Amino acid sequence: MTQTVAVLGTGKIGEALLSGMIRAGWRPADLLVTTRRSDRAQELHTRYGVESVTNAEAAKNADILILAVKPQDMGKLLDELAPHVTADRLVISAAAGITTTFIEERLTPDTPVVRVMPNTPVLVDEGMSVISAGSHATGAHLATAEEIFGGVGKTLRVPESQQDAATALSGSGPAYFYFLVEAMTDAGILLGLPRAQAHDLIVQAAIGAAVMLRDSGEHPVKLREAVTSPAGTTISAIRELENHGVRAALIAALEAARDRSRELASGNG
Ligand SMILES: NC(=O)C1=CN([C@@H]2O[C@H](COP(=O)(O)OP(=O)(O)OC[C@H]3O[C@@H](n4cnc5c(N)ncnc54)[C@H](OP(=O)(O)O)[C@@H]3O)[C@@H](O)[C@H]2O)C=CC1
Ligand SMILES: O=C(O)[C@@H]1CCC=N1
Repeated sequence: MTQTVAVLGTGKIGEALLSGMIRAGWRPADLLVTTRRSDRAQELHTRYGVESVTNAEAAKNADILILAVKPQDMGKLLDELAPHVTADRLVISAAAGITTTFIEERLTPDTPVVRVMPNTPVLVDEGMSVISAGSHATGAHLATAEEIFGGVGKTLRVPESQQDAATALSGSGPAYFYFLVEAMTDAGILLGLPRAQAHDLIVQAAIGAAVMLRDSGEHPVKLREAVTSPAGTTISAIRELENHGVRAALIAALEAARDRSRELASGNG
């Protein structure tokens, strides 16, 4: 039997997931969305042909509820949902930091909850979604989450204790690469290249490097060594990266993201 899926809080990640589900073959008639603003509901209807409902209606009518509001809005959303969510629903949360316990405590006892940390490349079917079971979620519930998120990229099961780390690496991960591209494009400007050309050169270097990392099976150190000629250009750049502590900065940055995810666990931000 076809299941109905509702995306509650259809902002950036909710819409990315919605669009991916439609590309993966879900029928708009089997999807519901909730929004806070009517103009947003209209926009989503025009783009995807999906019906917008209230959070309470979504809880009553959908088999699977995907919660995609900000962590700070999660407590309020769960208060709205609680009277209507029965334990035969599957609740999937995509919110950073929010634990399955936080959600379970606010819903009908025994409601299955799965925590998922996707990332925005779900928009191009290259997402990574890290999945953990709450205390009432079975293998079948995890498989359902994998079916939904696997349609728009890869999935990985981890114990929930690793979700804050996974959020730092994978959920936030694309942003670090965009930041690097932005900074390296600025370097191209400094070196006298037109911005558009600098952008294209760096983006293609990023794509080439990413495909080699994924497909060659080689360790990144090996791949970097192959670029680094004796007394050449690359080693001059690497020395500067090491002198400026870029490796340590990245480690500290991801640790800060992990810590922020832990802070968000209270739902108060
Ligand atoms: N962006 C990302 O890369 C990722 C985000 N996430 C998680 O996804 C969640 C959403 O993040 P993101 O998409 O970036 O944020 P957005 O602000 O773009 O999306 C949240 C949406 O929820 C809506 N909303 C808030 N409260 C309610 C409510 N009670 N009922 C219905 N809709 C509501 C907001 O409406 P309004 O527009 O009116 O504010 C907004 O459109 C967060 O918990 C984040 O941790 C997870 C992985 C990656
Ligand atoms: O920045 C954030 O909090 C969200 C969660 C992971 C990516 N974006």
